[in-house]
Amino acid sequence: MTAQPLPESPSIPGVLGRIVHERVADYQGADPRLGPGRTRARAFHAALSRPGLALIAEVKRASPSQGAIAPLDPADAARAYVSGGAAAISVLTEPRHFGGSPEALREVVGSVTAPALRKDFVVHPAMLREAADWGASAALLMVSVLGEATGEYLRAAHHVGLDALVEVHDEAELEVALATGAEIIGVNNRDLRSLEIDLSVSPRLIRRAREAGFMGLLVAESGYRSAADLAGVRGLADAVLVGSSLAGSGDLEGATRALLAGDA
Ligand SMILES: O=P(O)(O)OC[C@@H](O)[C@@H](O)c1c[nH]c2ccccc12
Repeated sequence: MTAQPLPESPSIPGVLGRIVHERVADYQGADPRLGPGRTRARAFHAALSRPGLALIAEVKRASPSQGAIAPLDPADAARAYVSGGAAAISVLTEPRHFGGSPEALREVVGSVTAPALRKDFVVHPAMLREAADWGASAALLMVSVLGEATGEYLRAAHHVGLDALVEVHDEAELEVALATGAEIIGVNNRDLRSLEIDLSVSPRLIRRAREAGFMGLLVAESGYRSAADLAGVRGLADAVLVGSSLAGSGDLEGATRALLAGDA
Protein backbone atom coordinates (compact mmCIF):
# COMPACT_ATOMS: atom_id res chain seq x y z
CA MET A 1 0.00 0.00 0.00
CA THR A 2 1.05 3.61 -0.48
CA ALA A 3 -0.31 7.13 -0.74
CA GLN A 4 0.16 9.49 -3.66
CA PRO A 5 2.76 12.26 -3.26
CA LEU A 6 1.08 15.69 -3.37
CA PRO A 7 1.29 17.42 -6.77
CA GLU A 8 3.97 20.09 -7.40
CA SER A 9 1.93 23.30 -7.02
CA PRO A 10 -0.70 23.01 -4.35
CA SER A 11 -2.84 26.15 -4.29
CA ILE A 12 -2.45 26.99 -0.62
CA PRO A 13 -2.05 30.70 0.22
CA GLY A 14 0.30 32.44 2.67
CA VAL A 15 3.14 31.08 4.80
CA LEU A 16 1.62 27.60 4.78
CA GLY A 17 1.66 27.52 0.99
CA ARG A 18 5.33 28.50 0.84
CA ILE A 19 6.39 25.83 3.32
CA VAL A 20 4.31 23.15 1.61
CA HIS A 21 5.80 24.10 -1.74
CA GLU A 22 9.32 23.70 -0.29
CA ARG A 23 8.50 20.33 1.28
CA VAL A 24 6.99 19.03 -1.98
CA ALA A 25 10.27 20.01 -3.71
CA ASP A 26 12.37 18.42 -0.93
CA TYR A 27 10.66 15.06 -1.40
CA GLN A 28 10.32 15.11 -5.17
CA GLY A 29 11.58 11.76 -6.46
CA ALA A 30 11.67 10.14 -3.00
CA ASP A 31 10.67 6.46 -2.86
CA PRO A 32 6.93 6.42 -2.08
CA ARG A 33 6.92 2.77 -1.00
CA LEU A 34 5.96 2.20 2.62
CA GLY A 35 7.44 -1.26 2.93
CA PRO A 36 5.87 -4.12 4.88
CA GLY A 37 3.16 -3.30 7.40
CA ARG A 38 4.34 -2.63 10.94
CA THR A 39 2.45 -3.24 14.17
CA ARG A 40 0.91 -0.15 15.68
CA ALA A 41 1.84 0.10 19.38
CA ARG A 42 -0.55 3.05 19.83
CA ALA A 43 1.72 4.53 22.52
CA PHE A 44 0.87 8.11 21.49
CA HIS A 45 -2.85 7.32 21.63
CA ALA A 46 -2.43 5.72 25.07
CA ALA A 47 -0.45 8.69 26.43
CA LEU A 48 -3.24 11.09 25.42
CA SER A 49 -5.90 8.85 26.95
CA ARG A 50 -4.67 9.37 30.50
CA PRO A 51 -7.14 11.02 32.91
CA GLY A 52 -7.17 14.82 33.02
CA LEU A 53 -5.69 17.03 30.34
CA ALA A 54 -2.60 15.36 28.84
CA LEU A 55 0.21 17.65 27.69
CA ILE A 56 2.06 17.22 24.42
CA ALA A 57 5.10 19.48 24.85
CA GLU A 58 6.86 20.62 21.72
CA VAL A 59 10.57 20.87 20.90
CA LYS A 60 10.38 24.05 18.83
CA ARG A 61 13.53 26.11 18.25
CA ALA A 62 12.03 28.68 15.88
CA SER A 63 8.79 29.54 14.10
CA PRO A 64 7.61 31.76 11.24
CA SER A 65 5.64 33.94 13.68
CA GLN A 66 8.43 34.43 16.25
CA GLY A 67 11.72 33.71 14.51
CA ALA A 68 14.29 32.15 16.87
CA ILE A 69 12.67 30.89 20.11
CA ALA A 70 15.54 29.10 21.93
CA PRO A 71 18.55 26.98 20.91
CA LEU A 72 17.13 23.90 22.65
CA ASP A 73 19.05 20.65 22.94
CA PRO A 74 16.27 18.23 21.92
CA ALA A 75 17.21 15.44 24.35
CA ASP A 76 17.58 17.82 27.32
CA ALA A 77 14.34 19.57 26.42
CA ALA A 78 12.41 16.30 26.17
CA ARG A 79 13.75 15.11 29.54
CA ALA A 80 12.77 18.43 31.15
CA TYR A 81 9.28 18.31 29.65
CA VAL A 82 8.73 14.73 30.87
CA SER A 83 10.04 15.59 34.37
CA GLY A 84 7.58 18.49 34.40
CA GLY A 85 4.66 16.19 33.57
CA ALA A 86 4.37 16.03 29.77
CA ALA A 87 2.69 12.85 28.45
CA ALA A 88 4.17 13.04 24.94
CA ILE A 89 6.72 15.09 23.00
CA SER A 90 6.16 16.82 19.66
CA VAL A 91 9.32 17.40 17.63
CA LEU A 92 9.53 19.73 14.66
CA THR A 93 11.52 18.19 11.81
CA GLU A 94 10.93 21.04 9.33
CA PRO A 95 14.36 22.68 8.88
CA ARG A 96 13.88 26.13 7.31
CA HIS A 97 11.18 27.82 9.38
CA PHE A 98 11.06 25.81 12.60
CA GLY A 99 14.74 24.91 13.18
CA GLY A 100 13.83 21.22 13.13
CA SER A 101 15.75 18.17 11.92
CA PRO A 102 15.55 14.38 11.73
CA GLU A 103 18.31 14.25 14.36
CA ALA A 104 16.15 16.21 16.80
CA LEU A 105 13.47 13.54 16.55
CA ARG A 106 15.96 10.69 16.87
CA GLU A 107 17.56 12.33 19.92
CA VAL A 108 14.20 12.76 21.63
CA VAL A 109 13.27 9.15 20.91
CA GLY A 110 16.60 8.07 22.43
CA SER A 111 16.25 10.19 25.56
CA VAL A 112 12.72 9.58 26.91
CA THR A 113 10.20 6.73 26.89
CA ALA A 114 7.31 9.14 26.33
CA PRO A 115 6.01 8.78 22.75
CA ALA A 116 7.15 11.27 20.10
CA LEU A 117 5.16 12.98 17.36
CA ARG A 118 6.85 13.94 14.08
CA LYS A 119 5.72 17.53 13.52
CA ASP A 120 6.19 18.42 9.89
CA PHE A 121 4.28 19.30 6.74
CA VAL A 122 3.65 15.80 5.48
CA VAL A 123 3.25 15.90 1.69
CA HIS A 124 4.82 12.58 0.68
CA PRO A 125 4.43 8.99 1.97
CA ALA A 126 8.22 8.76 2.42
CA MET A 127 7.84 11.21 5.32
CA LEU A 128 5.72 8.66 7.18
CA ARG A 129 8.16 5.82 6.50
CA GLU A 130 10.94 8.06 7.82
CA ALA A 131 8.97 8.99 10.94
CA ALA A 132 8.52 5.30 11.76
CA ASP A 133 12.19 4.55 10.97
CA TRP A 134 13.29 7.36 13.29
CA GLY A 135 11.23 5.94 16.15
CA ALA A 136 8.27 8.31 16.22
CA SER A 137 4.98 6.99 17.62
CA ALA A 138 2.86 9.40 15.61
CA ALA A 139 2.87 11.89 12.75
CA LEU A 140 0.96 15.09 12.13
CA LEU A 141 -1.39 15.09 9.13
CA MET A 142 -2.79 18.50 8.21
CA VAL A 143 -6.15 18.63 6.44
CA SER A 144 -5.22 22.15 5.24
CA VAL A 145 -2.35 20.54 3.31
CA LEU A 146 -3.66 17.10 2.37
CA GLY A 147 -7.33 17.90 1.75
CA GLU A 148 -9.19 14.88 0.38
CA ALA A 149 -5.95 12.85 0.45
CA THR A 150 -6.01 12.93 4.27
CA GLY A 151 -7.73 9.53 4.52
CA GLU A 152 -5.14 7.90 2.27
CA TYR A 153 -2.33 9.37 4.40
CA LEU A 154 -4.08 8.24 7.58
CA ARG A 155 -4.09 4.67 6.29
CA ALA A 156 -0.45 5.02 5.21
CA ALA A 157 0.50 6.22 8.71
CA HIS A 158 -1.28 3.27 10.29
CA HIS A 159 0.40 0.91 7.79
CA VAL A 160 3.87 1.93 9.04
CA GLY A 161 2.73 1.58 12.67
CA LEU A 162 2.13 5.25 13.46
CA ASP A 163 -0.76 6.96 15.17
CA ALA A 164 -1.86 10.11 13.33
CA LEU A 165 -2.78 13.50 14.73
CA VAL A 166 -5.17 14.84 12.09
CA GLU A 167 -5.14 18.64 12.30
CA VAL A 168 -8.02 20.98 11.43
CA HIS A 169 -8.65 24.70 11.79
CA ASP A 170 -12.24 25.22 10.63
CA GLU A 171 -15.59 23.44 10.25
CA ALA A 172 -14.96 22.32 6.67
CA GLU A 173 -11.63 20.73 7.61
CA LEU A 174 -13.27 19.06 10.62
CA GLU A 175 -15.85 17.46 8.31
CA VAL A 176 -13.01 16.02 6.19
CA ALA A 177 -11.19 14.73 9.28
CA LEU A 178 -14.33 13.09 10.68
CA ALA A 179 -15.02 11.36 7.35
CA THR A 180 -11.53 9.76 7.31
CA GLY A 181 -12.17 7.78 10.49
CA ALA A 182 -9.36 9.59 12.32
CA GLU A 183 -8.83 8.44 15.91
CA ILE A 184 -7.10 11.63 17.06
CA ILE A 185 -8.13 15.08 15.84
CA GLY A 186 -6.18 18.24 16.70
CA VAL A 187 -7.72 21.68 16.47
CA ASN A 188 -5.17 24.37 15.70
CA ASN A 189 -5.99 27.78 17.21
CA ARG A 190 -3.43 29.29 14.82
CA ASP A 191 -4.49 30.06 11.27
CA LEU A 192 -1.37 28.91 9.43
CA ARG A 193 -2.19 31.16 6.48
CA SER A 194 -2.17 34.39 8.53
CA LEU A 195 -0.42 33.01 11.67
CA GLU A 196 -3.12 34.60 13.84
CA ILE A 197 -4.16 32.89 17.10
CA ASP A 198 -7.74 32.66 18.34
CA LEU A 199 -8.18 30.54 21.48
CA SER A 200 -11.93 30.23 20.85
CA VAL A 201 -11.33 27.97 17.83
CA SER A 202 -10.48 24.80 19.81
CA PRO A 203 -13.46 24.85 22.21
CA ARG A 204 -15.82 25.57 19.32
CA LEU A 205 -14.60 22.79 17.01
CA ILE A 206 -14.12 20.30 19.85
CA ARG A 207 -17.78 20.79 20.85
CA ARG A 208 -18.79 20.42 17.23
CA ALA A 209 -16.82 17.15 16.87
CA ARG A 210 -18.53 15.72 19.96
CA GLU A 211 -21.95 16.84 18.69
CA ALA A 212 -21.18 14.99 15.46
CA GLY A 213 -20.66 11.84 17.55
CA PHE A 214 -16.85 11.71 17.36
CA MET A 215 -15.65 9.21 20.00
CA GLY A 216 -11.89 9.61 19.49
CA LEU A 217 -9.32 11.87 21.14
CA LEU A 218 -9.36 15.65 20.73
CA VAL A 219 -6.29 17.87 21.06
CA ALA A 220 -6.30 21.66 21.48
CA GLU A 221 -3.27 23.19 19.75
CA SER A 222 -1.32 26.46 19.82
CA GLY A 223 -1.25 29.76 21.68
CA TYR A 224 -1.42 28.51 25.29
CA ARG A 225 0.86 30.46 27.64
CA SER A 226 -0.46 29.79 31.16
CA ALA A 227 -2.55 27.43 33.29
CA ALA A 228 -5.35 30.02 33.11
CA ASP A 229 -5.32 29.85 29.29
CA LEU A 230 -6.12 26.13 29.53
CA ALA A 231 -9.38 26.76 31.41
CA GLY A 232 -11.28 27.04 28.12
CA VAL A 233 -10.42 23.48 27.07
CA ARG A 234 -10.44 21.67 30.43
CA GLY A 235 -13.16 19.06 30.46
CA LEU A 236 -13.43 19.37 26.66
CA ALA A 237 -10.07 18.38 25.18
CA ASP A 238 -8.22 15.16 25.97
CA ALA A 239 -4.87 16.83 25.41
CA VAL A 240 -3.23 20.14 24.68
CA LEU A 241 -0.22 20.81 22.43
CA VAL A 242 2.09 23.58 23.65
CA GLY A 243 5.33 24.75 22.05
CA SER A 244 6.56 28.35 22.08
CA SER A 245 5.64 29.36 25.63
CA LEU A 246 7.45 26.33 27.09
CA ALA A 247 10.39 26.33 24.67
CA GLY A 248 11.10 30.03 25.25
CA SER A 249 10.68 29.93 29.04
CA GLY A 250 14.32 29.36 30.01
CA ASP A 251 13.16 26.75 32.58
CA LEU A 252 11.41 24.01 30.65
CA GLU A 253 10.65 21.74 33.59
CA GLY A 254 9.38 24.58 35.79
CA ALA A 255 7.30 26.09 32.99
CA THR A 256 5.76 22.68 32.23
CA ARG A 257 4.88 22.16 35.89
CA ALA A 258 3.39 25.65 36.16
CA LEU A 259 1.32 25.15 33.01
CA LEU A 260 -0.12 21.91 34.38
CA ALA A 261 -0.78 23.32 37.88
CA GLY A 262 -4.45 22.74 38.65
CA ASP A 263 -4.69 19.62 36.48
CA ALA A 264 -7.53 17.41 37.65
O1 LIG B 1 3.98 27.28 19.81
P1 LIG B 1 2.55 27.10 20.15
O2 LIG B 1 1.71 28.31 19.88
O3 LIG B 1 2.36 26.60 21.53
O4 LIG B 1 1.97 25.98 19.14
C1 LIG B 1 2.43 24.64 19.20
C2 LIG B 1 1.89 23.83 18.00
O5 LIG B 1 0.51 23.75 18.11
C3 LIG B 1 2.31 24.50 16.68
O6 LIG B 1 3.69 24.45 16.63
C4 LIG B 1 1.71 23.84 15.45
C5 LIG B 1 0.45 23.36 15.31
N1 LIG B 1 0.26 22.84 14.08
C6 LIG B 1 1.40 22.96 13.37
C7 LIG B 1 1.70 22.58 12.07
C8 LIG B 1 2.96 22.80 11.61
C9 LIG B 1 3.91 23.46 12.39
C10 LIG B 1 3.63 23.85 13.70
C11 LIG B 1 2.35 23.61 14.20
